Amino acid sequence: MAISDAALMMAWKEVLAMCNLKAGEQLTILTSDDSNQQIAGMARLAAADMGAVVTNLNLAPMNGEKAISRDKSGYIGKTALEHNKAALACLKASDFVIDTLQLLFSKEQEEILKTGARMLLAVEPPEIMLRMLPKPEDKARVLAGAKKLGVAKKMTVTSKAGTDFECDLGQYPVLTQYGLADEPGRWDHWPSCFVATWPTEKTANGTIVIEEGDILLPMKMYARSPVTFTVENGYVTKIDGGFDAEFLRRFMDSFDDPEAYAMAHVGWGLHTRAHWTVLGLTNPEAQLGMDARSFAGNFLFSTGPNTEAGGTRDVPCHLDIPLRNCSLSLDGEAMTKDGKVVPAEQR
Ligand SMILES: O=c1ccc(O)c[nH]1
Repeated sequence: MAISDAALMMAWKEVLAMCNLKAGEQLTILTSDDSNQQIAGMARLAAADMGAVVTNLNLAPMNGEKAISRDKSGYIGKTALEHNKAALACLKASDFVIDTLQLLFSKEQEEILKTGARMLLAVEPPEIMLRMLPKPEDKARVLAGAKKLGVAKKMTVTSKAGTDFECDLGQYPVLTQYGLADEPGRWDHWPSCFVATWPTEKTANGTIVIEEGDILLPMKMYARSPVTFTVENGYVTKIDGGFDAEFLRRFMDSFDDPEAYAMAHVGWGLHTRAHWTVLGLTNPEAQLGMDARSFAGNFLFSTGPNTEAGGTRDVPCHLDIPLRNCSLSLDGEAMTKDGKVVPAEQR
């Protein structure tokens, strides 16, 4: 269902206030030709109404001829900023960047954040953004999970379907996503609510079984048959199964880059207003799939880049695969059990 301009403008004011936007701050709205103009337009009105000094920066789309998926996550990390010093300078001079283009996993994003700029990605449809408007309790849930993840030495994930995966932790920082860029240098994505980190290099090992109904991103498909990932020393070495397995293999192979098979962020979903079913109820091409990445209790694993964690792996192939019915533990303490979040008081 559509969202009115007024509702979206008010939501932007609420979110920017939670991001501590102050009058006089320099706020840049980054767009490309395929940005959602309602999101960008209502952000501009909201920020201006809050007294921010607003700049609209529009960059030409790119990678259209390189990507085989139209999804923004289908080919990541290479942006028009690579050769655009003026635009990069504008973003680095900003206190706050609203990104409707998707700089995620680009080295330029890390450069901009290092200046202390806050950056909020906003590429989901407005109705999904409003249903998952960030709330303080989302942030509290994510930070509680991050506190555990930040000191854990080992993550283990199992499932009745046969997942038996583990990795050491500690080399990379914790990724917290609760939909607000509320601290200097912080990036976030409205909407999202999950916690993750990257396995210490070469320590991810085991088997990950994708069951029928688990979600394959950026394909935006529900798996229709089991797929088994074999992970050895931090890399996916085998992908076995039927059609879905072949589809994943062929997509990854099309990038012709062995780094595409590296394990990337691993963690679990914490959003109580995200739904596993949304991908089947809405136009897959019109969303990034943040319900899938964020629904409470998922085990979200990914492959490919680690630039967001300060690494140098910038391969444009990035899978995000949220699984249901998994049990994720940190140093033996259960965070999820059979796809349900274990409440802190029951740990
Ligand atoms: O918000 C996002 C989206 C994709 C991803 O891989 C991480 N966070």
